Amino acid sequence: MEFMLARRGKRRAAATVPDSGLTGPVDIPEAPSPEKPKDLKSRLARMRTSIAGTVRGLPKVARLTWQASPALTILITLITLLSGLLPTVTAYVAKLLLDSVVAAIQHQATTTDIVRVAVIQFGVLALTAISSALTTVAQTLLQERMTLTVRHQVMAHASELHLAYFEGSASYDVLRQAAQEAPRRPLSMMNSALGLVRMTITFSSMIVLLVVISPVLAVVALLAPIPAFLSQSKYGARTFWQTFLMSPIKRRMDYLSSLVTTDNYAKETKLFGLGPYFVDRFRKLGEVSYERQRKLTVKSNAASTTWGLLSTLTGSVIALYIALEAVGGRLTLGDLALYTAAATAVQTSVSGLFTAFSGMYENNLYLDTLYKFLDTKPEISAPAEPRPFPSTVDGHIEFRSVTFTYPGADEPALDGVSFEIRPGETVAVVGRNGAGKSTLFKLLCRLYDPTSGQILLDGVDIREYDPVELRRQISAMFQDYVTYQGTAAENIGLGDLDRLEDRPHIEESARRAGTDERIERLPRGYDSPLGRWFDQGVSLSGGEWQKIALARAFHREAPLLILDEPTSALDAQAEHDLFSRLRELASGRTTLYISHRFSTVRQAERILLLENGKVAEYGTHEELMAAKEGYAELFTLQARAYLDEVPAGC
Ligand SMILES: Nc1ncnc2c1ncn2[C@@H]1O[C@H](COP(=O)(O)OP(=O)(O)OP(=O)(O)O)[C@@H](O)[C@H]1O
Repeated sequence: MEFMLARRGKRRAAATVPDSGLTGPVDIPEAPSPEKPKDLKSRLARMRTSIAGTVRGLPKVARLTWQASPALTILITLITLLSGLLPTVTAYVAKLLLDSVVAAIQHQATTTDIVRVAVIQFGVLALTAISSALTTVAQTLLQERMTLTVRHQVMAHASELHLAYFEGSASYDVLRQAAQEAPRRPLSMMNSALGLVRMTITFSSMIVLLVVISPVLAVVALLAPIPAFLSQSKYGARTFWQTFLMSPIKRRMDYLSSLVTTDNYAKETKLFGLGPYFVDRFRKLGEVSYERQRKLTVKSNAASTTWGLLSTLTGSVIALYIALEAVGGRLTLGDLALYTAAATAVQTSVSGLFTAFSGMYENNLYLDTLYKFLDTKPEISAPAEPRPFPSTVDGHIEFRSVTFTYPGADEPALDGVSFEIRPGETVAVVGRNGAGKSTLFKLLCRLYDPTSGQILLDGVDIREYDPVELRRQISAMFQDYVTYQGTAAENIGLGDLDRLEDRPHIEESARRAGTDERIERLPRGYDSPLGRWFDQGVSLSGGEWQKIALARAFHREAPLLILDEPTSALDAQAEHDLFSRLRELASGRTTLYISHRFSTVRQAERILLLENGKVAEYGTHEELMAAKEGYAELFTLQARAYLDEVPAGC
């Protein structure tokens, strides 16, 4: 892995393709070779390191396979052991058959002897066929179970992880890889490992057989495949790095492809005439990657075939030697057949051993990502003894010198923020883009913890509560709300799992959000599927979706109501209606909302103005207007823009 990281660093330095791939040269760095060990000693040393790393990965994979299905794991292990021996037994029985035929011709054996060997041969062949069928069945079933197990583990773990993990690009990459690549890797690793065991058994038993015939032959058979093995190992590693280096390019190609084939992007790509440009970029990247792949494939195959021919030549010379020995009567015809079969088997198993090992090595790299992901501890979790919530939560919120810097960011998004919201009060949060408004909400929901300072709910630091319980006390709608591909009722019901199918409450929530009439007009009312995933799914407008998301927030009757730009997509009438209802909706709850429209902001009991992550002003509309500072300026700016349009006399 260290080796890999070193390479990664190099790749970053060498990469000439800009991260997005949308512009810039289309070039792929060469597969690295300067660190390639030149001599046999260092080659072996590197092999030892990779073998050790790979072998260390095995117990975890075995555990995963066992978790997926103990019965199938036992079955596949037994079959592997058996099928490792079968080629040797088959070759030996073929020798016996040939020897008994020759003996019968020379009148030293009877037809019965031949029939006996033929029956044994049938048994061995039948066993081979059965074990191969059983392997297929066990592998297919195990693959299914394994995929389910790993996907389940990844999903369960992802649902526990803190938001920062999803918002950081490096960690998100790990998550994507764990979710997409990992499910098929453990079985692949297990198969490679079992393949390794099978090949080793075949290989060793064949060597034992050969030693019995002639120890010299055994040594030669052992040495003959080495040139091919070395050449394969050289190109195998190079192929891995090539694939590794090309993966970012492949990702960029996928991205370019999605830009032209995904509905969400279609409007804009058409409007800006970007389609042909993206297609052309895709083609260029594709050509470079194909060319690189072609060179490597041709080179590696040419080399391994050349070295392979050397092994074949050695094999043939020895076969000739055995044939002459057989003619001289020093070896039997069966020995000749056995040697030929054994030499081929040894050769196949040596290259099989390599393939299995390089498969394990590669799979292990992917699995490392899976384990890394599964080993990540959620940064925000319940304390050992979480403080229970009282039966009624008042909703008294206090920020005490809260400073927060996003992981990896240079500047704090919130800087020494202090303010207090009385129970049941409605507060509007305003400020320019990037002032820290949404961040404030994320901290209140404990999606992040402050870098310093404290957030208190009813006088208690929110870190003392179980975060899951804390979030139960909050109804929230974020700017980037989710549009669930489900029915209208499900879209709303998901706001409170305890009331997922409570139709009267869902309808009431829809009414509160002002979307009840629209839903009733849908072809199947609340049971109408929304979104494009469904054949008959209804495509809603942006504002209509926003009202559904609002209804989902209202569905949860929590003491805190948090709305991040709840009316950004609503028409003027809908916005007015919502805010006229907000008093009713907010009654008995502490409510915070972010808005850029000052007509709605002034309706709040108090207004919090954030500037560059700091509280600039906090007070009632009247107080802030009287102060004639930031808020008053922004308000007047917006009001003037409207008033200028108002005809005189109105
Ligand atoms: N996940 C994140 N990682 C790093 N920085 C972030 C992240 N989210 C926001 N920021 C940064 O934190 C600052 C505050 O962002 P925030 O989303 O809170 O602003 P906002 O006031 O809600 O803006 P807007 O009005 O545009 O929604 C911004 O400078 C932004 O770039």
